[in-house]
Amino acid sequence: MLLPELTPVDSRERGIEKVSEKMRQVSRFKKICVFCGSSSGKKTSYRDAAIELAKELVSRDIDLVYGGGSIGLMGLVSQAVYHGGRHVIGVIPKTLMTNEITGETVGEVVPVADMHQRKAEMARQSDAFIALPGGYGTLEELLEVITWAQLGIHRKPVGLLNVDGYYTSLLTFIDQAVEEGFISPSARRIIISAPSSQELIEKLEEYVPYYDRVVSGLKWETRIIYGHAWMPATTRCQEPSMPVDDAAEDSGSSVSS
Ligand SMILES: C/C(=C\CNc1ncnc2c1ncn2[C@@H]1O[C@H](COP(=O)(O)O)[C@@H](O)[C@H]1O)CO
Repeated sequence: MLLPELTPVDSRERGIEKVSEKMRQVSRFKKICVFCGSSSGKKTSYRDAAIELAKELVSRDIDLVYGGGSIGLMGLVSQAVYHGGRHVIGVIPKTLMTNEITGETVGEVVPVADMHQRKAEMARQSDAFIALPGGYGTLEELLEVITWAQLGIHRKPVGLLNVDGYYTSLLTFIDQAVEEGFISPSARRIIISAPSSQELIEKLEEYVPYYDRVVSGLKWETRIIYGHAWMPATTRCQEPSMPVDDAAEDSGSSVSS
């Protein structure tokens, strides 16, 4: 479903006008990456949660990194952050950069070559990750950053916004995987979840990075091999490889990596 872009008037009606100084809160995060559905889901609570998360980011002066486009929850959260006055960075594979597929993108667009580079670039740009409800794409992005945290590739917090219990069955499954010995209890702690965006971001602010003595220190190589030559992973960056761990410095973040 294509969603119309929100005008500033729409934004005011939805209560996402610029946040007054009084409401502002200081955050340790400068940019948060939001993974979410390219659809809006059936319940209005999913759309409400996307707007609520956007308001929470704006009130804490946090910029948004996301998958680009204006469809589904992706469109809602990006337009609400943008019209709330914060910077929005949409990372889009060139093949998806048409209005027919992703709709109009607000803010800055970072084109990348493919889906793999998109994930690496979104991770590199961000200080933390939050997943709203979504489908395969959202789950894949979420599980990838969890796996990278487990491997010590990054130490950024990963949050699951469990709107209306949408992710309860996934969390139950993960707990079962712990019981069955496939996920360690300490790696289980990588996933932070909460039913509201305010509670979730408060938990993310307090997150102590997962640390596994065995694998910690592994670096994420963002370059990929084309033929015999090493090429930078993103089409935007010309500099040599940039591990995800270095993203905190790159984004000016205070998050240790
Ligand atoms: C194929 C469809 C829509 C394509 N449009 C998309 N444009 C941009 N990004 C997309 C698109 N579809 C998926 N994504 C990425 O995956 C995540 C959402 O996927 P989900 O399966 O809807 O959860 C999102 O974060 C994007 O990075 C028609 O569906």
